[in-house]
Amino acid sequence: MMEQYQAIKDQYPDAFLFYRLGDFYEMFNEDAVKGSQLLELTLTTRSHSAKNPIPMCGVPHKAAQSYIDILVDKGYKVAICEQMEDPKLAKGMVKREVIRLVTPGTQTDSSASEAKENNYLTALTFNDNQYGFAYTDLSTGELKTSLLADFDAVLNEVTSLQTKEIVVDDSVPEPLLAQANALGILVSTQVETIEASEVNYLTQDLDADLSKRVVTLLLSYVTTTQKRSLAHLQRAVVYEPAYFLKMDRSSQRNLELTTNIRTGKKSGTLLWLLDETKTAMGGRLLKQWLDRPLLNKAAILTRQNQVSELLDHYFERNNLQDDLVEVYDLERLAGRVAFGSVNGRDLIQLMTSLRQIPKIQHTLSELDPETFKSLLNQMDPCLDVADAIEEAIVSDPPISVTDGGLIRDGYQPQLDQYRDAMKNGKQWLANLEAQEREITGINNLKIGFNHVFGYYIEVTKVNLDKIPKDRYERKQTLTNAERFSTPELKEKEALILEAQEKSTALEYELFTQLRELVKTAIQRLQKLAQAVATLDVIQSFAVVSEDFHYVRPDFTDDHDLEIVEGRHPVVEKVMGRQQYVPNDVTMPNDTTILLITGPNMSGKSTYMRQLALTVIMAQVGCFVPAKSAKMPIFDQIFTRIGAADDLISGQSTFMVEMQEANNALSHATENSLILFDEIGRGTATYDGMSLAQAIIEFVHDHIHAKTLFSTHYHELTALEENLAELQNVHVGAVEKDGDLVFLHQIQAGPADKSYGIHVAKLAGMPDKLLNRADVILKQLENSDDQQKIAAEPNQREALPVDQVETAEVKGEPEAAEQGSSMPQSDEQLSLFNDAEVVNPKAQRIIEDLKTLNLMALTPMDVMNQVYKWQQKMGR
Ligand SMILES: Nc1ncnc2c1ncn2[C@@H]1O[C@H](COP(=O)(O)OP(=O)(O)OP(=O)(O)O)[C@@H](O)[C@H]1O
Repeated sequence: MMEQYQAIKDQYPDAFLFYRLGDFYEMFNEDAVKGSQLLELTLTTRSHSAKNPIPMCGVPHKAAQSYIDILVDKGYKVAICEQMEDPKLAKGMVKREVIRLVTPGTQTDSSASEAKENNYLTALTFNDNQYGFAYTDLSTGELKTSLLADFDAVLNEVTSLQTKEIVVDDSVPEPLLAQANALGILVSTQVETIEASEVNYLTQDLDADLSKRVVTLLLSYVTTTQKRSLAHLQRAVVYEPAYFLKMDRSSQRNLELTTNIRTGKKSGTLLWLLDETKTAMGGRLLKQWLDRPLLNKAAILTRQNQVSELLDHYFERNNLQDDLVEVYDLERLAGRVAFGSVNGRDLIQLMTSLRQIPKIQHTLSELDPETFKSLLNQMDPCLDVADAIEEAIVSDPPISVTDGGLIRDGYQPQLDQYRDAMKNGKQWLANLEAQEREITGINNLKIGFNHVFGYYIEVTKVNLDKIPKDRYERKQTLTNAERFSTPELKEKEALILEAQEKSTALEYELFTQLRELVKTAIQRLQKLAQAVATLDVIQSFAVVSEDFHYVRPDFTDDHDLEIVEGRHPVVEKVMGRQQYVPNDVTMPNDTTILLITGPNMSGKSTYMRQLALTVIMAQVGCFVPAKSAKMPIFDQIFTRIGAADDLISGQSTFMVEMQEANNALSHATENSLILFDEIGRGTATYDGMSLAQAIIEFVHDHIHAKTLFSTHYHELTALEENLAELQNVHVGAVEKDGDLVFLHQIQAGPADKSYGIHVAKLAGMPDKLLNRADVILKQLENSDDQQKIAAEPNQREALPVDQVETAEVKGEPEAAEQGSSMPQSDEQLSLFNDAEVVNPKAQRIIEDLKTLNLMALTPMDVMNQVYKWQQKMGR
């Protein structure tokens, strides 16, 4: 047996092998050692007496699913190896085979809590200059593919799909695999590609070779691991990320669209706010929409019209909601039909769901016919399928499909005959029992049945002397009773058991015929599911828009943006409408940048996020939290908000900040939205301020993307004088009796003070410390000789973008001089030379610097020296 085990295990070296032995799945060797730890099972051994006993542990086959789920959720694969023949009939070793490899990306038996989430398996190939990318959800049959230009685009797709597993061939560059691993994604390699008619069918709409290659790779992996029908997979559809509003990985994360940064959960996200869907399909579609807001105005308007219609028709909306609640997960039910894992209860759910469709159609037809025309056209209620199920299956079928009791009486004559035979047989047995009691005079004589001995007559020991010994044959002895049969009973038993066996076998056959019939309707069911899911999301938007008083936004064809009394939808929901202070965002055509100043905690970040979420809500077709709103359709959103360290990539906070800013500066267009929250604060003040100013100027002069830039560098507010498209705004706060009161209100012009010490006070810092900080602040303010780095137009002559980049990369001094208004090296020196400004500590550092013998130092020595200086300066 261990030889057989090893031969199978060798084929699945990277998976836990669940090896079926009777009623258990056993694991051996390293699998057992590791599996027992991960699953908290007792580790035992096989052949204890041998020199090297084999480690072993096991799980009951009936409870296996939960153990498999634990391992797969932890990112492992599980190969399920079954006995392929009846051990009683097998000659020699029982034949065993792996019937399925369960992996994180192919897991389809999800729990109810995951019903509103897709589980995507992705695949990737590379052909020198672009990536072929594909993904599928095996439980719903969705199959999509795209060609992606670069590494970042792949990472964006992978993160937005939240895939747990990516299938690659050997063309994919190593660094990408390492990144995927670092993100906790399982990388599976598939070498062999399958030639099959199913694969040809699913890839027939694809033109590009690379698309065909990647979808074939994905399907090959699915076929080799799943070993079951893939009839429900939909023909591969090409999608273009460029058709959707683009947000990079960090923006999606920072804006908490679907995942809460702190908890990793849905609660507190935009998805959580907008999700009033009634079906699992709707829930999944809503998440997909939030990941991919639209760019096409007509498509957005179609959704808006539908939301508006449902918003205006309360009763019809209520009816639709009642009907949608009764619609089960059609997509996943179709998947189970294809896999052959569907049972009677699933079919009844399918039938019940289909019965709702005519009602939904009726309600929709009472609304504006044009608005819902396309959805109505997609809604085929599949009445033939519903009728077939209703005719065949009892209304409350058992879970098992092999034990009978699921087909209706009257559905099939032969089955009725068997059932009659069973029923008559039972009556006959009841008569026999009465007759034998009478003959023997034993009142508690009874007729019973068990699987081993069949039907028997049971007589208690005290009555044994009364039995007719010539007719009664002993079958079994119990402590208090004996069990007998009679020739007559034996004959009838054969007939009854035969009828029973034949009836369950026939029921199963009828069930599989029905399943095959439903299978032919899978594509119709999937199309219907799409329409139902869309309707569900639309009604969800209508509900939320009504509950929170949202307004329908208008889209401008130029760059005019005006939001009146806008709110942050999630913060407003959490704190209540009364508490939230609404704010306008006014950025007409000639305003590119809003420079936002104001104390800490006043609401700068909230204001910026508020605009981004409003844009996203508008472009998914929902109404928005404002009194009125008009805005252009944005092509991309870039954010640099908060200090989210990218520990995985091993970068420092400041490095990540610069990379994200650079990403925005290199990809944004005049149709993009940029949110920069306190750029530059992660480094020394002058460096940070210089960078911040240079970035603002760059956006202003070269990119023209609508930009919100918050800062604590008050010096930057002077930029308004020279940058025509920049406006200062600030978040108001007032001092009252020495305390700071936040107004959370955006007002025109720059903030007058920073109030950092007040905020420290609010945080509960000791009075002594605060007083000292106040003294230092006063000293600094008095000696205020700070540089005002106003951006003189002559200093920041516009440079073509490519030249600016070259200058940055090469660090050429002449180019830098032309392209930036940052303080030049001479200016910096003059700072140090001016003895009145330099404090004594700084003076000592300058002396150190002058005397330092660089040639005698290692880079590490230099680091240490710089560190010491920083300490001296009190950093
Ligand atoms: N418009 C508003 N109405 C009511 N409360 C608000 C509003 N805006 C922000 N707040 C509250 O103020 C808190 C602080 O807001 P936010 O984080 O946006 O401040 P900030 O100015 O960006 O602070 P920092 O400069 O320290 O990053 C929020 O958590 C929220 O509770």
